[in-house]
Amino acid sequence: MRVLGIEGTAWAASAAVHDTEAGDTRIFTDAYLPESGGIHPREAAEHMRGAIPTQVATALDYARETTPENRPSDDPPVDAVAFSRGPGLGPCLRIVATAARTVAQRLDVPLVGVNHMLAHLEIGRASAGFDSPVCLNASGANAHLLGYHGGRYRMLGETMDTGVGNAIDKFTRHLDWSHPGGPKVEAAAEDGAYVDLPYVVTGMEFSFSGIMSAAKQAVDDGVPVEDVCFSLQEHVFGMLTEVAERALSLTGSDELVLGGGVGQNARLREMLAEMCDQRGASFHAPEPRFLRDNAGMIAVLGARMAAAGDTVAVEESAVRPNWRPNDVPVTWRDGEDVSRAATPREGPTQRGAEATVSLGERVVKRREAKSYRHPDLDARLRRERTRAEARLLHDARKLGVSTPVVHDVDQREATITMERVGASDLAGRLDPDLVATVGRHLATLHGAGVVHGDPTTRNVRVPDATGRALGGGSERTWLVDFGLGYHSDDVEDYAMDCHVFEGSVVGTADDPAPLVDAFEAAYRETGDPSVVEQLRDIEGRGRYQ
Ligand SMILES: C[C@@H](O)[C@H](NC(=O)OP(=O)(O)OC[C@H]1O[C@@H](n2cnc3c(N)ncnc32)[C@H](O)[C@@H]1O)C(=O)O
Ligand SMILES: Nc1ncnc2c1ncn2[C@@H]1O[C@H](COP(=O)(O)OP(=O)(O)OP(=O)(O)O)[C@@H](O)[C@H]1O
Ligand SMILES: [Fe+2]
Repeated sequence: MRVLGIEGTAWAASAAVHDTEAGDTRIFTDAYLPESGGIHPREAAEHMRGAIPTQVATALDYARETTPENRPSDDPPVDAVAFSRGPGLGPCLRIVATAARTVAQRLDVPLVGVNHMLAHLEIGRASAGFDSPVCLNASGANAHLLGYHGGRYRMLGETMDTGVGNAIDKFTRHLDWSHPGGPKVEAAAEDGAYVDLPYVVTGMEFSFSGIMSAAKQAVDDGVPVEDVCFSLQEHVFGMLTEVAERALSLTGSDELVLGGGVGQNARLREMLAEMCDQRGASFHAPEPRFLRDNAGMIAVLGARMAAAGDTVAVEESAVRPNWRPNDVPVTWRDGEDVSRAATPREGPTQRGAEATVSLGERVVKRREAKSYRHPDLDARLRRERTRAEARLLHDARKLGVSTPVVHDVDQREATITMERVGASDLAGRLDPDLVATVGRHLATLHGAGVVHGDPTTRNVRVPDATGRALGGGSERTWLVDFGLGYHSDDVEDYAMDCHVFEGSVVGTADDPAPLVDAFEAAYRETGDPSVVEQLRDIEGRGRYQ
C-alpha cells in the first residue's frame, strides 16, 4: 500500500509518501519559523495555507515518479490519504483537513484521520518492533506517558501545565532567543555548571511552571545563562526519566519508546538509555526526522489504520483540536495479545522505580544512586526523600493509617529499615474492597494535612487471597513509599494524590470503572467531598499550553 500523509498541527507544513511493501518513507517539509516570539496561531495558519498545497504537490509528484512497475497504470499514485486530525492548532488543522479531503476526493481514495500524538509514538514502536512498551511523548505542546492495555492507549502520567518543548521555548523567549529554543538550550548547556532548581514530580505526573519561573529568575539574578540551561536540562529531563522509570515499574514493561521533537535532544536520550540499561529494559528512539513533527509518521500510522479499515467519510472528518490520545479507539492493533503479568512474583529483592527493597524478616529500602541524574541533584533527591519518607511513615501511623514501623534510618546511605507488611502489592490484586481502603487511608491523611505524593497501586501492600499478611493494622492494607510526600493544606494537593491513584488504576486495570467508584465512595465517606470535586476539575482542565 502507498499512502500520502499530511501534517500541519503547528509549525511543520509537511507531506510524505509511505510505501508499505518497500518499507520506504519520503518526507517533504516547509517549516514555519516565527520572526519574533513563539508560534502565533494566525501566522502559523497563514504559513500552512501557502505551504501545504506545495508540499502535497511535491509529494504526489514523487509518488507518481516512483510508482512501482507492477502497479496498474490507471491506479492513483497513492491508495489512501492520511492527515493529522488533532490535537493541534484549530486554524492549522482545518487547512490540512481541507487539503486532505480535496486530494482524497480527486484521487477517489479513502481518507484517514490520524491522531498526531499516537503517530509520534507508533513510529518508534514500529521501528523498534516492541509489543507493549511504555511510550514517552516529549514534544512541544505535550508531555505524557502512554501504555497500551485492553485495546486503548492509557494515560499513565502527564504534565499538569505546559508541554515540555513549550516550557523550554518560553524560557528562551525570556532571553530573547529566537524560536525554537530547545536546540539553543542544548548548545548552551554544554558549557554549563549545576545549580539547584525546583523538581516537581507526583507519582507519574509532573509540572514545569515552577522550574521555569525559577530559571527565569536565576538569569535575572545574574546566574550565568549556560549554567541555567545546563541545570534546566538536568532537572526537566531528569523528571521525564524518573516518571518513565516509574511507569515501567508500574506496568511491568521492559520496553521504552520515545517520540516528539524534544526527543532530538541528546541529553534526554542519554538519560533514558542509561535508565533503561540499568533496569535491563530496552530503549528506542526513532531517527530525528521521525521525532520532530513530520508527515512520515502520519503516513505510516495512516497505512496501518487504512489496512484495518479505519477510514473516515469526508462529511464526518471534522478536525479535533483537543483530541487526547487515550480517547482514540486503537483499531490497527486488534487481536494483538500483549497482556503481561501486572506484578512480577515477589522475590527476595523488589525493585521499585527509585529503590531496591530487600524483603527479609525486616525490609531494607535503599535509594540507589541514579547515574543518569546529575550527582548533586541525585544526592539532594535521595537525601530529601529518605528523610520525608521516614517522617511521614511515622506521622501517618499516628493518624491511624497503617504503614510499616520504621526501625532505622540512615540518611547518608539513603536507607530505611522497616517492618515487612502485606503479602503483595495492590497492583496484583485489584479488588474494589481493597481499593476502598486506599480511599479511606488517603482521606484520613488529607484530613490531617498529609499528602502521600505517590499513591500508586504499587505503593499499597495487601494481604493474599486467604487474608494472610504480615504486619498489624486495622484496615489490613498498608501504604508504603512516602518519599514524595509532604505536608500541605491545599485541596489541590489532596486532589492530585487521588488523581495519581486513579491514574495508576485506570492505566493498568482491565475494568477500572468499579474500582474508581469504590475508591471515590470510600474517600467521600471518610474525607472532604470537595476534594473529589477538585479531582473532577483537574481531570477536565485544559493542559498543554
Ligand atoms: C500537536 C503538535 O503540533 C505538537 N508538535 C510539536 O510540538 O512539534 P515537535 O516537532 O514535536 O516539537 C517541537 C519542540 O521540540 C523542541 N526541540 C527541538 N529540538 C530540540 C532539542 N535539541 N532539545 C530540546 N528541545 C528541542 C522545540 O524547542 C519545540 O518546542 C506536539 O506534538 O505536541
Ligand atoms: N515495608 C514493606 N513491606 C513489604 N514490602 C514492601 C515494603 N516496602 C516496600 N515493599 C515492596 O517493595 C516495592 C518497592 O518499594 P517502594 O515503592 O518503597 O520503592 P520505590 O523504588 O520508591 O518505588 P516507586 O516505584 O513507587 O518509586 C513495593 O512496591 C513493595 O512491593
Ligand atoms: Fe508533534
